[in-house]
Amino acid sequence: MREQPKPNSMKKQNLVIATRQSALALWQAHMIQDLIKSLPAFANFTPELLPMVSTGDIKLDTVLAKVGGKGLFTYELEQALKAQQAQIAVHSLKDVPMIPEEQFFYTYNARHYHEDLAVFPQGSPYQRLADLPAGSVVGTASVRRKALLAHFYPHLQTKLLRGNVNTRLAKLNDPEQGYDAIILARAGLARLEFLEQLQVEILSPQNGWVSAPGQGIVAVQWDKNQKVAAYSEFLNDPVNQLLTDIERGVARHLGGSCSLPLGVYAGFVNSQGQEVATNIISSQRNAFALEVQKQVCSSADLEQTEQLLQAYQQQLKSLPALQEFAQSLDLAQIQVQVFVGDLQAQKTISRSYSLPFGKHSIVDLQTPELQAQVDSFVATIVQDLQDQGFKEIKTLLDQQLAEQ
Ligand SMILES: NCc1[nH]cc(CCC(=O)O)c1CC(=O)O
Repeated sequence: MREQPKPNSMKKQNLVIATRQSALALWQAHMIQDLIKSLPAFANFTPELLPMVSTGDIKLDTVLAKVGGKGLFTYELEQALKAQQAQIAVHSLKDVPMIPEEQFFYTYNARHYHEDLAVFPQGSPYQRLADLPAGSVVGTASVRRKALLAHFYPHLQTKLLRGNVNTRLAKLNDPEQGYDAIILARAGLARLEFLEQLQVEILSPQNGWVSAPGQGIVAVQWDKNQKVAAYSEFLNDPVNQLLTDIERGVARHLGGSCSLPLGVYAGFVNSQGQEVATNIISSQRNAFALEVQKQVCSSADLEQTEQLLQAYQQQLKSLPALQEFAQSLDLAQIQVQVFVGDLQAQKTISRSYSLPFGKHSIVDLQTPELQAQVDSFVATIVQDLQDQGFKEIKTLLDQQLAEQ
């Protein structure tokens, strides 16, 4: 028998990770770097960071909808991939355009928090948006958050607030800036460990405040033209891939970018109608995947990616422990919340949809059958939103944006 080369006897290749330079972006890139270091399939790679500046970090004076939304935070990182200066790029999925260029695709990571938060300045007597006095000023740059504020809190005004998370918090606590509250993503504040020190109100999809498609998920962007793309599946979380396909699918069909005030959130609900925490399902599923990856990689030639991947996927599907775990889960349906509104709350669509989901499907989420089911579910949602007046909202919104 041919002697298998040992991982540590091979020459290691650099795996360059393109990232933005904000504290949040760097935290996320380090998370992916640590993950890669811990995965047996990447034993031949040395991950290192390439911090970069994006257009979105420079143009800080306009609403996101007006600066374009087409890859504002991703363009420069994609250029580095194309030039092969980097092998992967790490993004907040929320910032990733709905229609990627043909040569790119994404893998997804755990989603701990999907919600938005209202954050109040230090020492503020208020802890809920509803309690703020009429005319109070709330900072945001997102048209989705503006439309939600107009819909649920018509007594409040909004004022443009741009910059990365750290900058926005500094502006909130500077009385000269005049903000009574700002809206931020829970995920970003949790990652930067700011949550403990802040006075916040959680705004959740279950209460109608629907988060952005993909919010809270860290995505890795891969370039089909680079060899390392063959390893992408080892880094993927199929649970979040499934839910994300629904959220981003709806947004894509509605022509969504950040210029549309659209919220879409998909999650699992059990037979009692309660939400099942996705991060618990995916972390457990990923723990099984890691065990399989260890076994497969210790007995194989790491350069034989194709075979490695096949063995990995097959063993994972037939793993008794994963089957058992899947059967213990009560995932009765996938529930999707959608919000579309305009900036003056003249017209709003707020709907909930559900897709029946089998107990065992968690074992293999990548079947063509499930994919087809998801596609037709997305088509049904989009059709319903159009029947409910989506087109009129879009026209209204375009007028409002033009007047601004
Ligand atoms: N556009 C900025 C951005 N992109 C992703 C996040 C938060 C992290 C996430 O959603 O994963 C933020 C900050 C915010 O909206 O408060």
